[in-house]
Amino acid sequence: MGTEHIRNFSIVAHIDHGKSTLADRMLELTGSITDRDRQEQMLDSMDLERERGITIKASAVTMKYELDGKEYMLNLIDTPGHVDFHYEVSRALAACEGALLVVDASQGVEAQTVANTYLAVETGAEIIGVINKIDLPAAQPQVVIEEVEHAIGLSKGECFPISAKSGEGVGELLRAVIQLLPPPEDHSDEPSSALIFDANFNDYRGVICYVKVVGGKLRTRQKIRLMGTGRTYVISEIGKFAPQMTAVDELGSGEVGYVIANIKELADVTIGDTITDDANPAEKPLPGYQPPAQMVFSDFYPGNNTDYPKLRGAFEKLATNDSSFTFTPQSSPALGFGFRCGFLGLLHMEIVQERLEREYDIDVVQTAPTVSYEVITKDGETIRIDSPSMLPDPSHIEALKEPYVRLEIITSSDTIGGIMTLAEGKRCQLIKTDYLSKTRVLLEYKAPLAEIVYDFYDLLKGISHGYATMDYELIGFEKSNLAKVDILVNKKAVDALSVILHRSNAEVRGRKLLQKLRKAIPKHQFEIPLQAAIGGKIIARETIKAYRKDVTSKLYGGDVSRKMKVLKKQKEGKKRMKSIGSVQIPQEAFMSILDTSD
Ligand SMILES: Nc1nc2c(ncn2[C@@H]2O[C@H](COP(=O)(O)OP(=O)(O)OP(=O)(O)O)[C@@H](O)[C@H]2O)c(=O)[nH]1
Repeated sequence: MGTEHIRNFSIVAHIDHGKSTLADRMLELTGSITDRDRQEQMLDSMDLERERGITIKASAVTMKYELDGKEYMLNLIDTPGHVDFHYEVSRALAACEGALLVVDASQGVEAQTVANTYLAVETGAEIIGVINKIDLPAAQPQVVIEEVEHAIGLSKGECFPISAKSGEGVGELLRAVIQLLPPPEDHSDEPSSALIFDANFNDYRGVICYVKVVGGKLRTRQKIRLMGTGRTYVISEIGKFAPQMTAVDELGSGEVGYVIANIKELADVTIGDTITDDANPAEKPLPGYQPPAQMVFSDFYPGNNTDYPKLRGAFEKLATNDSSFTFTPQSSPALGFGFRCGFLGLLHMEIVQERLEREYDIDVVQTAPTVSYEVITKDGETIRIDSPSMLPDPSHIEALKEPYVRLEIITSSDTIGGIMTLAEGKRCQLIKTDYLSKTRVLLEYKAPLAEIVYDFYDLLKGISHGYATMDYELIGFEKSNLAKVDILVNKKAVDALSVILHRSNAEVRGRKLLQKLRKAIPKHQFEIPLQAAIGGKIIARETIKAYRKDVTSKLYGGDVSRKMKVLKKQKEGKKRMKSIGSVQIPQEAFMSILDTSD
């Protein structure tokens, strides 16, 4: 059978514009789910995802739909909407010939909508515009269609107004998917080749690879080879998500499904790799795509040193389920043995932190996240560092480079002033201003990643009353006037607190950091000087006055058991602390750098 009856497509959108609701409605309309109440949104399968209302992992489902007496196979590949998970969007798009670009009719085009469109255009996917939530009183489908025309270049005939909630227009949209999106190319007479576009780990089944078959076919009991590693396996089960895992005998050219082949660890599979037949291999692997880049790094130390093996075990487990999370052993004179962890962004970091606390109950101290830097040494060597403590001695440094991004912000025109002030304060250079409509503007900046990765998004949301959206893409490393700022607590440099700052604001930021530390470190029985220094020169100082906090003094003697309870509570509160010399530093202090507000 050829491939004309197949359509592989993704739904891409800004967060909350209704991807999952639309996917759900499509599953319902095609009869793929009958028991509507079983799960609110079939595609968001992880608890954490549902709680946070975001989609973390791309999933794929196969639906059947009949049009003009012909049955079609529609493979829908879900994608996440948050900036941190950009690479997962390109990974999903690599398996598609088309994409539905969902835009909320009451919100309009957002920064991620534009960014996702670029990704779709790059992979050669055809795009259909979907104007969702037309049932809302605030919906302005006509205005939004014009924005889509202007920002994305789609014509009116390529935009479909729908309500994913009520189902209005979704039938027409399914027909458009068949009529407007191309089928996959037919390579059924070639040797087997399949693109692995995602993989996850299941305790009972081992590694499950999500694949799109391009050449020939894949069948059960076939001996396959992963072209990247050269390792061979035998397929034990092959199937489709319909939406439950449903085993089939084979997957043909153009089809999307899963492969289970006794692969023990997620680390054995590279997303983007090609599966081929071991006896009759494809000549060359299918084009892959950029592997995910870790954008922020942070050190995790066990609160109690004996917990080190437990922490390592937890990270190993976490990494089997999340190939974009990395960890390497690290040691700090101040904090002992721990791990340097790499994340796609801050949200990704928070998700890992939360899992660590929820699933493993390990008491950890975490250092403030930082971006990577490049050091050009006096010998002309370039070294990549992802922790201020890894910086070589200043006498060996010729220059420092920091990562820059292309930053796009979409906002309403009345908030431009505030946003420009914010961006200037963060060393961003305005590249262009583009009016999408009378009231909505796209601002493009060249920005240092370090300035926007922490609290920029929150500040932007604050200034724009929640309306502005942003997205960014790494463009490379550039020379910058940076300095390592050491933080001394009680005259002792604490490596885990040191930061790399731009010299133009090192003094101001250094002082703010000390002020935050002064509040975060509890008073001791002695006075504690706090100092910020660049290469031995003190640039700011603060003092924590001596005081002994007697938490039981308020209890007026009397009830001993109550007194004991309070003391116990205080002891527990102390758990997430590290002793540096004779000073107890709580977890919040290490994160003080994150908060650059006043
Ligand atoms: N009124 C109305 N609400 C909708 C419609 N479609 C989605 N919603 C609501 O919009 C919110 C976000 O929808 P989701 O489907 O979770 O959005 P999403 O794009 O999948 O979001 P992420 O998975 O977090 O990226 C939910 O509260 C939905 O109930 C619609 O057509 N009309």
